[in-house]
Amino acid sequence: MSATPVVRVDDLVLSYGGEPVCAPVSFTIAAGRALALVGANGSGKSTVLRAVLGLLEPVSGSLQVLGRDVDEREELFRAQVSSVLDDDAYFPALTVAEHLLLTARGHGVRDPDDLTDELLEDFGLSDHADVLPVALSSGQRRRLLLAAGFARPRQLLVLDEPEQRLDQRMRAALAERLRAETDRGGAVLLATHDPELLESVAHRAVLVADDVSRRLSVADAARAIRAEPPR
Ligand SMILES: Nc1ncnc2c1ncn2[C@@H]1O[C@H](COP(=O)(O)OP(=O)(O)OP(=O)(O)O)[C@@H](O)[C@H]1O
Repeated sequence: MSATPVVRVDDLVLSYGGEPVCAPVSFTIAAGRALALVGANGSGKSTVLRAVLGLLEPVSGSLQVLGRDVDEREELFRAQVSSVLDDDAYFPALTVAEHLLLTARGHGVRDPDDLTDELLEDFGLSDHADVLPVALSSGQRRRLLLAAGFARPRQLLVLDEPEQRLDQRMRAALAERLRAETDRGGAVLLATHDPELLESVAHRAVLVADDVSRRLSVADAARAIRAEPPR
């Protein structure tokens, strides 16, 4: 296993043009490990994920993915990093199965048809394989986007609140998939408000906050989530 962390973030400061979004953030993620970002609504978790994905230029601090500066346009970066953000990004004129096939083929997966069948099954979408996204429920659309995140090669998987809109059964299936991901040596960075997902998947956590962003054990991070005011 390589000694270079999959993600290294040191004193990262991020802003949308004004004040910093949160206190400086530092963490590393090794291969085979999952790190969760926790914190209240608006604390800056998605912003940190956007920076790791090269979608937001840091104000200061350093950020490397697989030992290199982040450039999301690079083919190598796109071959190593898969992400599912908090948006509803899909092609309205492609069916569920076509989305997965397009993603797998576009990224050079060797058996795109087999992988598509497996993902349709695992994400409970087999009965909707030939359906357009507009005819899916919001939870089913979320499953499709998550399935697409698993349809491409990756060493790092970045997920923004993947639990959103999923029922309990699908959350449990997702947790199992993420554990398999780290078991096979993949790294996972996720933002979450789900203490059970956190406890079953993450090895470490970082609390993102405006005063001090700090590393937490998974148990303390789960406690911090459970202490959040109800949404
Ligand atoms: N595109 C943007 N332009 C300006 N400000 C933004 C933008 N996106 C987010 N923000 C602000 O940055 C702060 C952090 O937002 P972010 O989405 O990172 O929070 P979060 O921790 O992911 O929240 P949540 O738990 O609600 O998803 C918020 O105050 C938000 O209003």
